[in-house]
Amino acid sequence: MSILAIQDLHKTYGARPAVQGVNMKIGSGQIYGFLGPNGAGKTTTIRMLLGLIRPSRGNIQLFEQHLNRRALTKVGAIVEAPSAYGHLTGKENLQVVARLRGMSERRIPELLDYVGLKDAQNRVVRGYSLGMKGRLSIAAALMGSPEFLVLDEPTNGLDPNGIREVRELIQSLPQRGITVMVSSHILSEVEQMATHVGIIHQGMMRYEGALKDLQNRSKPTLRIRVSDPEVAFSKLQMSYPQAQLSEKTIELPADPEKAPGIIRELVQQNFDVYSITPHQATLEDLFMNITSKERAQ
Ligand SMILES: Nc1ncnc2c1ncn2[C@@H]1O[C@H](COP(=O)(O)OP(=O)(O)OP(=O)(O)O)[C@@H](O)[C@H]1O
Repeated sequence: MSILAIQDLHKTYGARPAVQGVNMKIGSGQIYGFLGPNGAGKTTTIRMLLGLIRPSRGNIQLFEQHLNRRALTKVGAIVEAPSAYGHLTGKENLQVVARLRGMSERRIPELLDYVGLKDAQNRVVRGYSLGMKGRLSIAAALMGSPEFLVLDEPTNGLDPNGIREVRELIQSLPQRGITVMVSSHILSEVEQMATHVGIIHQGMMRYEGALKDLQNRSKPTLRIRVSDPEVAFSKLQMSYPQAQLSEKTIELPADPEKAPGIIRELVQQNFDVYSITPHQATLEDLFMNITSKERAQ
């Protein structure tokens, strides 16, 4: 089932385009990492799909229906930085949320248990760690039993422990039948939990698909350091036209198993081989490639 489908979404603030023709598809059971550098248009897109701001143009379907109030009752979200009343306990904070939203308090004990705050429920939130506060805000977002949870930068400002706690919690959500969309400007945070990713850059979607497919795009290379690299490079280019030379290091698109043959060939031609190292572009490299233009500006 399609949880979210967006076509040709635009948002312009004055003359300034913030989102320019975004398409997006999120299927049931996915953890969808919505990635892009600061200012790329993530929050604007999220606010539109939650009905908080009106698109300038485009189409949003939630649960296979045009965006409407009823469909939105099945969506939970954390959009602004998670906030809670520091002088109230964790449990009291959830009670406030339930009352404000006109919801039953019945699920509070179960939710506190689920996010691992059962033992801390009667402690004031001021004394919570950042990870505990993050988990509490997820419990608040889960109060209405959503089928789709949208989290805008949920790990922003958390320490590594807090990030891990929130990540583990997010990873467990699909087992409860909850599809998740989680935005971040830090790829490595999403990489460990997402099944699918969408990369937005200057208001446009630059990549969307399974995380695995993106990972498969990164090809293995061999990095070679030899005496006389310019000459060795021109020789290797005959067999490897895509070879590159930078800072005296030759880089060839080749599997690690090719290394012994290449070493043999170079030695036979009287080059000294200082090192040959297999390298696989990381997802970070790909992400950087996609978003580097923006940072250069
Ligand atoms: N209310 C607004 N009025 C004018 N411009 C805005 C408004 N909200 C966002 N923008 C601009 O729209 C662009 C996209 O911002 P947005 O907040 O959606 O990006 P983002 O990817 O969520 O980044 P961040 O991680 O920094 O929040 C930015 O250039 C931003 O300055």
